[in-house]
Amino acid sequence: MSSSKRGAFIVIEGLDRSGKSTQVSLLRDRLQDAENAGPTKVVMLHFPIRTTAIGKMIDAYLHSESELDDHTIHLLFSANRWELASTITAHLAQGTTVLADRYAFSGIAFSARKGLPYEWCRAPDVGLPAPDLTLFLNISPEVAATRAGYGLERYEKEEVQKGVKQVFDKIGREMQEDGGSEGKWVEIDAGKTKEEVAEDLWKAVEPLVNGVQGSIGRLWENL
Ligand SMILES: Nc1ncnc2c1ncn2[C@@H]1O[C@H](COP(=O)(O)OP(=O)(O)OP(=O)(O)O)[C@@H](O)[C@H]1O
Ligand SMILES: Cc1cn([C@H]2C[C@H](O)[C@@H](COP(=O)(O)O)O2)c(=O)[nH]c1=O
Repeated sequence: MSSSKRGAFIVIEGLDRSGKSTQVSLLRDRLQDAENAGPTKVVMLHFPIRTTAIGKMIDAYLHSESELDDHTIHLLFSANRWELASTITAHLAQGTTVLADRYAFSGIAFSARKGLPYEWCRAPDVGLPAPDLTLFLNISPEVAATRAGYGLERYEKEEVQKGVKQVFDKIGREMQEDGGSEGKWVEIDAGKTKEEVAEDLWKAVEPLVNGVQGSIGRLWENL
Protein backbone atom coordinates (compact mmCIF):
# COMPACT_ATOMS: atom_id res chain seq x y z
CA MET A 1 0.00 0.00 0.00
CA SER A 2 1.43 3.43 -0.92
CA SER A 3 1.97 5.92 1.94
CA SER A 4 -0.79 8.23 0.65
CA LYS A 5 -3.39 5.51 1.10
CA ARG A 6 -5.29 4.54 4.26
CA GLY A 7 -7.07 1.33 5.20
CA ALA A 8 -10.62 0.66 4.00
CA PHE A 9 -13.57 0.69 6.38
CA ILE A 10 -16.02 -2.04 5.38
CA VAL A 11 -19.30 -2.74 7.16
CA ILE A 12 -21.52 -5.80 6.83
CA GLU A 13 -25.18 -5.24 7.70
CA GLY A 14 -28.31 -7.35 7.62
CA LEU A 15 -31.08 -9.00 9.57
CA ASP A 16 -30.31 -11.30 12.48
CA ARG A 17 -28.96 -14.64 11.12
CA SER A 18 -28.40 -13.25 7.62
CA GLY A 19 -24.83 -14.63 7.78
CA LYS A 20 -22.87 -11.51 8.76
CA SER A 21 -20.44 -13.12 11.21
CA THR A 22 -19.80 -15.99 8.81
CA GLN A 23 -19.00 -13.59 5.98
CA VAL A 24 -16.88 -11.21 8.08
CA SER A 25 -14.62 -14.15 9.04
CA LEU A 26 -14.40 -15.44 5.46
CA LEU A 27 -13.64 -11.93 4.20
CA ARG A 28 -10.95 -11.41 6.83
CA ASP A 29 -9.24 -14.64 5.75
CA ARG A 30 -9.45 -13.71 2.10
CA LEU A 31 -8.13 -10.18 2.66
CA GLN A 32 -5.19 -11.53 4.63
CA ASP A 33 -4.41 -13.99 1.83
CA ALA A 34 -4.94 -11.56 -1.06
CA GLU A 35 -2.05 -12.28 -3.41
CA ASN A 36 -2.01 -9.19 -5.58
CA ALA A 37 -1.81 -6.83 -2.63
CA GLY A 38 0.56 -8.51 -0.24
CA PRO A 39 -0.90 -9.34 3.18
CA THR A 40 -3.56 -6.86 4.27
CA LYS A 41 -3.72 -5.97 7.96
CA VAL A 42 -7.30 -6.47 9.09
CA VAL A 43 -9.19 -5.88 12.35
CA MET A 44 -12.72 -7.16 12.93
CA LEU A 45 -15.28 -5.44 15.14
CA HIS A 46 -18.69 -6.78 16.07
CA PHE A 47 -21.20 -4.14 17.18
CA PRO A 48 -22.43 -4.06 19.82
CA ILE A 49 -19.05 -4.54 21.53
CA ARG A 50 -20.42 -6.33 24.59
CA THR A 51 -17.28 -6.21 26.79
CA THR A 52 -17.33 -2.50 27.72
CA ALA A 53 -19.46 -1.16 30.61
CA ILE A 54 -21.99 0.15 28.08
CA GLY A 55 -21.78 -3.10 26.10
CA LYS A 56 -22.64 -5.12 29.21
CA MET A 57 -25.83 -3.07 29.68
CA ILE A 58 -26.72 -3.70 26.02
CA ASP A 59 -26.03 -7.42 26.39
CA ALA A 60 -28.31 -7.69 29.43
CA TYR A 61 -31.06 -5.88 27.48
CA LEU A 62 -30.69 -8.14 24.42
CA HIS A 63 -30.95 -11.20 26.68
CA SER A 64 -34.10 -9.69 28.27
CA GLU A 65 -32.36 -9.60 31.65
CA SER A 66 -33.12 -5.88 31.93
CA GLU A 67 -35.72 -3.46 30.57
CA LEU A 68 -34.80 -0.01 29.20
CA ASP A 69 -36.72 2.81 27.58
CA ASP A 70 -36.45 2.61 23.75
CA HIS A 71 -34.63 5.97 23.58
CA THR A 72 -32.17 4.90 26.26
CA ILE A 73 -31.15 1.64 24.59
CA HIS A 74 -30.82 3.44 21.25
CA LEU A 75 -28.42 5.97 22.76
CA LEU A 76 -26.43 3.20 24.45
CA PHE A 77 -25.94 1.43 21.10
CA SER A 78 -24.70 4.71 19.61
CA ALA A 79 -22.43 5.42 22.60
CA ASN A 80 -21.00 1.93 22.12
CA ARG A 81 -19.95 2.93 18.58
CA TRP A 82 -18.49 6.24 19.78
CA GLU A 83 -16.38 4.28 22.27
CA LEU A 84 -14.62 2.72 19.29
CA ALA A 85 -14.56 5.73 16.95
CA SER A 86 -11.00 6.86 17.68
CA THR A 87 -9.76 3.25 17.49
CA ILE A 88 -11.35 2.84 14.06
CA THR A 89 -9.83 6.11 12.83
CA ALA A 90 -6.38 5.16 14.14
CA HIS A 91 -6.47 1.73 12.44
CA LEU A 92 -7.52 3.24 9.12
CA ALA A 93 -4.81 5.90 9.30
CA GLN A 94 -2.21 3.15 9.90
CA GLY A 95 -3.32 1.34 6.74
CA THR A 96 -5.31 -1.38 8.51
CA THR A 97 -8.59 -2.50 6.97
CA VAL A 98 -11.46 -2.39 9.47
CA LEU A 99 -14.27 -4.93 9.01
CA ALA A 100 -17.36 -4.24 11.12
CA ASP A 101 -20.20 -6.67 11.74
CA ARG A 102 -23.10 -4.14 12.08
CA TYR A 103 -22.79 -0.37 12.54
CA ALA A 104 -24.99 2.73 12.71
CA PHE A 105 -27.40 1.39 10.08
CA SER A 106 -28.49 -1.38 12.47
CA GLY A 107 -28.98 1.31 15.09
CA ILE A 108 -31.45 3.18 12.90
CA ALA A 109 -33.19 0.08 11.54
CA PHE A 110 -33.90 -1.60 14.88
CA SER A 111 -35.00 1.59 16.70
CA ALA A 112 -37.02 3.22 13.89
CA ARG A 113 -38.89 -0.09 13.58
CA LYS A 114 -40.15 0.54 17.12
CA GLY A 115 -41.67 3.85 16.01
CA LEU A 116 -38.92 6.24 17.07
CA PRO A 117 -38.54 9.03 14.46
CA TYR A 118 -36.02 8.15 11.72
CA GLU A 119 -34.10 11.45 11.99
CA TRP A 120 -33.96 11.17 15.77
CA CYS A 121 -32.49 7.67 15.41
CA ARG A 122 -29.81 8.91 13.02
CA ALA A 123 -28.79 11.98 15.04
CA PRO A 124 -26.48 10.45 17.69
CA ASP A 125 -24.40 8.72 15.01
CA VAL A 126 -23.79 11.88 12.95
CA GLY A 127 -20.02 12.41 12.70
CA LEU A 128 -18.92 8.81 13.32
CA PRO A 129 -16.25 7.49 10.93
CA ALA A 130 -18.11 6.64 7.71
CA PRO A 131 -17.63 3.27 6.03
CA ASP A 132 -16.21 3.28 2.52
CA LEU A 133 -18.47 0.36 1.69
CA THR A 134 -21.49 -1.19 3.38
CA LEU A 135 -22.50 -4.66 2.22
CA PHE A 136 -26.13 -5.40 3.04
CA LEU A 137 -26.81 -9.14 3.26
CA ASN A 138 -30.30 -9.29 1.83
CA ILE A 139 -32.40 -12.18 3.08
CA SER A 140 -36.08 -12.66 3.72
CA PRO A 141 -37.10 -12.73 7.41
CA GLU A 142 -38.69 -16.14 6.76
CA VAL A 143 -35.43 -17.72 5.55
CA ALA A 144 -33.38 -16.08 8.34
CA ALA A 145 -35.78 -17.60 10.89
CA THR A 146 -34.87 -21.12 9.73
CA ARG A 147 -31.17 -20.67 10.50
CA ALA A 148 -29.41 -22.13 13.55
CA GLY A 149 -29.63 -20.22 16.82
CA TYR A 150 -32.55 -18.01 15.73
CA GLY A 151 -34.80 -16.84 18.55
CA LEU A 152 -32.26 -16.63 21.35
CA GLU A 153 -32.24 -12.84 21.63
CA ARG A 154 -34.84 -10.10 22.07
CA TYR A 155 -35.28 -9.05 18.42
CA GLU A 156 -35.14 -12.50 16.83
CA LYS A 157 -38.83 -12.69 15.95
CA GLU A 158 -40.16 -12.69 12.39
CA GLU A 159 -42.51 -9.72 12.94
CA VAL A 160 -39.68 -7.61 14.33
CA GLN A 161 -37.29 -8.58 11.53
CA LYS A 162 -39.90 -7.72 8.87
CA GLY A 163 -40.13 -4.17 10.24
CA VAL A 164 -36.35 -3.90 10.53
CA LYS A 165 -35.98 -4.96 6.89
CA GLN A 166 -38.33 -2.18 5.77
CA VAL A 167 -36.12 0.41 7.46
CA PHE A 168 -32.93 -1.16 6.07
CA ASP A 169 -34.50 -0.97 2.60
CA LYS A 170 -35.23 2.74 3.11
CA ILE A 171 -31.62 3.37 4.25
CA GLY A 172 -30.30 1.50 1.19
CA ARG A 173 -32.51 3.47 -1.20
CA GLU A 174 -31.38 6.77 0.31
CA MET A 175 -27.71 5.86 0.18
CA GLN A 176 -27.92 4.60 -3.39
CA GLU A 177 -29.70 7.81 -4.45
CA ASP A 178 -27.72 10.49 -2.66
CA GLY A 179 -24.10 9.21 -2.78
CA GLY A 180 -23.30 11.38 0.28
CA SER A 181 -20.73 11.03 3.03
CA GLU A 182 -22.02 7.61 4.12
CA GLY A 183 -20.05 5.63 1.52
CA LYS A 184 -21.36 3.08 -0.92
CA TRP A 185 -24.24 0.65 -0.12
CA VAL A 186 -24.22 -2.64 -2.00
CA GLU A 187 -26.89 -5.33 -1.64
CA ILE A 188 -25.82 -8.96 -1.71
CA ASP A 189 -28.21 -11.90 -2.06
CA ALA A 190 -27.65 -13.70 1.26
CA GLY A 191 -30.00 -16.57 0.39
CA LYS A 192 -27.27 -18.27 -1.66
CA THR A 193 -24.71 -20.73 -0.25
CA LYS A 194 -22.00 -19.37 2.06
CA GLU A 195 -19.42 -19.79 -0.70
CA GLU A 196 -21.55 -17.98 -3.30
CA VAL A 197 -22.25 -15.12 -0.91
CA ALA A 198 -18.51 -14.86 -0.14
CA GLU A 199 -17.73 -14.68 -3.85
CA ASP A 200 -20.28 -11.90 -4.41
CA LEU A 201 -18.92 -9.95 -1.45
CA TRP A 202 -15.39 -10.29 -2.76
CA LYS A 203 -16.32 -8.70 -6.08
CA ALA A 204 -17.42 -5.56 -4.19
CA VAL A 205 -14.46 -5.57 -1.78
CA GLU A 206 -11.59 -6.34 -4.15
CA PRO A 207 -11.19 -2.74 -5.41
CA LEU A 208 -10.46 -1.68 -1.81
CA VAL A 209 -7.81 -4.30 -1.09
CA ASN A 210 -4.90 -1.96 -1.81
CA GLY A 211 -6.27 0.78 0.44
CA VAL A 212 -8.24 3.94 -0.14
CA GLN A 213 -7.22 7.46 -1.23
CA GLY A 214 -8.50 10.46 0.68
CA SER A 215 -9.54 11.22 4.20
CA ILE A 216 -11.98 9.22 6.31
CA GLY A 217 -15.56 10.40 5.81
CA ARG A 218 -18.00 11.28 8.60
CA LEU A 219 -21.52 9.85 8.74
CA TRP A 220 -24.25 12.23 7.59
CA GLU A 221 -21.90 15.21 7.93
CA ASN A 222 -23.88 17.23 5.38
CA LEU A 223 -27.22 17.05 7.18
N1 LIG B 1 -25.42 -18.63 3.20
C1 LIG B 1 -25.82 -19.41 4.21
N2 LIG B 1 -26.63 -20.44 3.98
C2 LIG B 1 -27.06 -21.22 5.01
N3 LIG B 1 -26.70 -21.04 6.31
C3 LIG B 1 -25.90 -20.03 6.59
C4 LIG B 1 -25.40 -19.15 5.56
N4 LIG B 1 -24.61 -18.20 6.16
C5 LIG B 1 -24.61 -18.49 7.48
N5 LIG B 1 -25.37 -19.58 7.74
C6 LIG B 1 -25.63 -20.18 9.05
O1 LIG B 1 -26.64 -19.39 9.67
C7 LIG B 1 -26.37 -19.21 11.07
C8 LIG B 1 -26.21 -17.73 11.36
O2 LIG B 1 -25.04 -17.24 10.70
P1 LIG B 1 -24.22 -16.03 11.28
O3 LIG B 1 -23.94 -16.21 12.74
O4 LIG B 1 -23.06 -15.80 10.38
O5 LIG B 1 -25.30 -14.87 11.10
P2 LIG B 1 -25.35 -13.41 11.71
O6 LIG B 1 -25.99 -12.56 10.71
O7 LIG B 1 -23.99 -12.99 12.18
O8 LIG B 1 -26.32 -13.63 12.96
P3 LIG B 1 -26.67 -12.62 14.16
O9 LIG B 1 -27.02 -11.29 13.59
O10 LIG B 1 -27.88 -13.24 14.78
O11 LIG B 1 -25.47 -12.56 15.06
C9 LIG B 1 -25.10 -20.04 11.35
O12 LIG B 1 -25.50 -21.31 11.80
C10 LIG B 1 -24.43 -20.14 9.99
O13 LIG B 1 -23.61 -21.29 9.85
C1 LIG C 1 -25.52 -2.46 16.52
C2 LIG C 1 -26.97 -2.56 16.91
C3 LIG C 1 -27.57 -3.79 17.05
N1 LIG C 1 -28.86 -3.87 17.40
C4 LIG C 1 -29.47 -5.22 17.57
C5 LIG C 1 -29.41 -6.08 16.37
C6 LIG C 1 -29.35 -7.48 16.92
O1 LIG C 1 -30.67 -7.95 17.19
C7 LIG C 1 -28.60 -7.30 18.22
C8 LIG C 1 -27.14 -7.63 18.10
O2 LIG C 1 -27.04 -8.97 17.78
P1 LIG C 1 -25.71 -9.62 17.16
O3 LIG C 1 -26.03 -11.08 17.10
O4 LIG C 1 -24.61 -9.34 18.16
O5 LIG C 1 -25.44 -9.02 15.85
O6 LIG C 1 -28.74 -5.92 18.56
C9 LIG C 1 -29.61 -2.73 17.65
O7 LIG C 1 -30.80 -2.82 17.98
N2 LIG C 1 -29.02 -1.51 17.52
C10 LIG C 1 -27.73 -1.38 17.16
O8 LIG C 1 -27.20 -0.23 17.04
